[in-house]
Amino acid sequence: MIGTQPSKCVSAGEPQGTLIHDAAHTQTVLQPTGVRKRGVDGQVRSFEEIPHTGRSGWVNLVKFWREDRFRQLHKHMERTFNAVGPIYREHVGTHSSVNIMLPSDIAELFRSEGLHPRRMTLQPWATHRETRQLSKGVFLKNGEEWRSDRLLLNKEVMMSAPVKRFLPLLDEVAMDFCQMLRARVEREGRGEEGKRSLTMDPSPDLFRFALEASCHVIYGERIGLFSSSPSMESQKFIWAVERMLATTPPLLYLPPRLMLRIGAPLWTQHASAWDHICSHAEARIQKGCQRLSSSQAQGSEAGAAVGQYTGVLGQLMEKRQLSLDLIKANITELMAGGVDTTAVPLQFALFELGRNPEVQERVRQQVRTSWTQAGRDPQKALQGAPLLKGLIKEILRLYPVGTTVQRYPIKDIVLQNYHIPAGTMVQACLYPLGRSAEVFEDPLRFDPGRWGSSREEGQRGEGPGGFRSLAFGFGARQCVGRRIAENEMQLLLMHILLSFHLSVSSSEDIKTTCTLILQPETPPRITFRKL
Ligand code: HEM
Repeated sequence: MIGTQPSKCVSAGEPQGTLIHDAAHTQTVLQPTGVRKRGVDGQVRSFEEIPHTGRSGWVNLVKFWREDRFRQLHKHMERTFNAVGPIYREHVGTHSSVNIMLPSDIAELFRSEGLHPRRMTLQPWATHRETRQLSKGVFLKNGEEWRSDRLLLNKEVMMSAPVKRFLPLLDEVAMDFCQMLRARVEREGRGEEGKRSLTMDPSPDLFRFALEASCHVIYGERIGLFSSSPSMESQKFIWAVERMLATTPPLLYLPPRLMLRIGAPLWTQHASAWDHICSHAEARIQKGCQRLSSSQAQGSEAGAAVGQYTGVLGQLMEKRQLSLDLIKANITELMAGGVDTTAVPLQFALFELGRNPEVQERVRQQVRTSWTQAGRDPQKALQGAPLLKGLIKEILRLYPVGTTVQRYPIKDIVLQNYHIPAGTMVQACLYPLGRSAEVFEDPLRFDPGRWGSSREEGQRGEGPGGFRSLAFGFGARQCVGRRIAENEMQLLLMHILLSFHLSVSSSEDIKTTCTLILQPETPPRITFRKL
């Protein structure tokens, strides 16, 4: 009989598998990864027996700091799963979690999710009034009160009726972006007129695109970021979101006392970034409210403006179901969450299309046919081009913007035959999940078509194809900007594929880094050739 006492501490550099002490042969054997560990007599094992990466959170924190693991968290997780199997515990500073990566375990976790508290990055003692308001309005809320507010918000951003109304706004921005890019390629590119090509880093333009698109949907207003002199305020907003994201991960691991001592500069940068985001949103919201009341006054006089889409802010203001403070808090959060999250996957998408010309051509053929048949109706065009949807899923499988989805189960559960007490923080680790050969066939192949098959469809289902595409999270707390993001990215890629051939000079993998969101270490350069 094999004694099944796993070694307690593992390090990610160890060979593949879990070290198991073989009692009968008094030797240590390597158990292959992914094998379910059974307790003695098939009993559920205790929480303490879950493999872990070191008992002392402080020693781990120092290691993380020294080895810059915060930035390589996704790779660290992948290495650790490869070394120890599909579940492990990690304790870093004040942060403890159980990490999992298999769809069956993730399904079990979501089955027992409650209305869990969100981890706060923003403290109520932040400097500005607006920032404190946001904190109270969104971050500190939980339970039924949060849920009923969220359901009202869902009605404006997640349901098919509002999506139908804001889709043309996103389409307009995507088309303008391509027009601007065509003019730039014509002006700065090489080659004969009409067929010019330009090699460039598109990331600054993609960030501007994401902000322009968000503003159009949220405030119902264009802010002119594709003009020759875009506003400096908007650029500062983009930098503030970047700074807020980059300063978040280390702060999540420090206790408040230590944060005030060694993390003070970080905290100051973090809070001032939030202050900037909040005051930017506050100014926009005020402007939006003024515009709305003047257009309502004109509309009621002239009988116009009735039925005109006024953006998410306008809809929330008109319905008056949320208080003004809550509207402000939610709008600010939508603004903060809506830029990098779409601009970054778009960079990865252009790169993958550039280094996979056959995939690019396949998607383009489908998009062309659909665009023509849809008579340029953007919604019909997207419906007729399922490969675009697959393309987004495929990008987020390989490069998940948020590398984990976190939950605190409300009742005790069993994962990989280990007991997990209610209230434990459990993280579904999306980067190792998306690249696992146990979960995806040929996982490193970029293949948007894989999502059309029945096996990969039905991510909600609990059958063999379920819980594989989780980049937007799951359930009541899933990403509220999901429909905006999916449509915004699909529309931009559709128009780019209709206008340009894409290529890259090297097909080597992009090096990635984690600053709360997963992004390229260096933004890839793309060659755009006019079609
Ligand atoms: C590819 C793009 C995006 C990805 C992958 C993404 C991913 C996520 C994930 C994983 C969560 C947590 C979900 C959970 O715990 O189940 C989340 C929450 C959130 N996202 Fe996104 N997101 C994206 C785009 C956006 C956009 C465009 C916006 C705003 C317009 C946005 C706003 C938010 C907000 C406000 C939350 C918090 C929701 C809540 O707790 O009620 N996201 N997002």
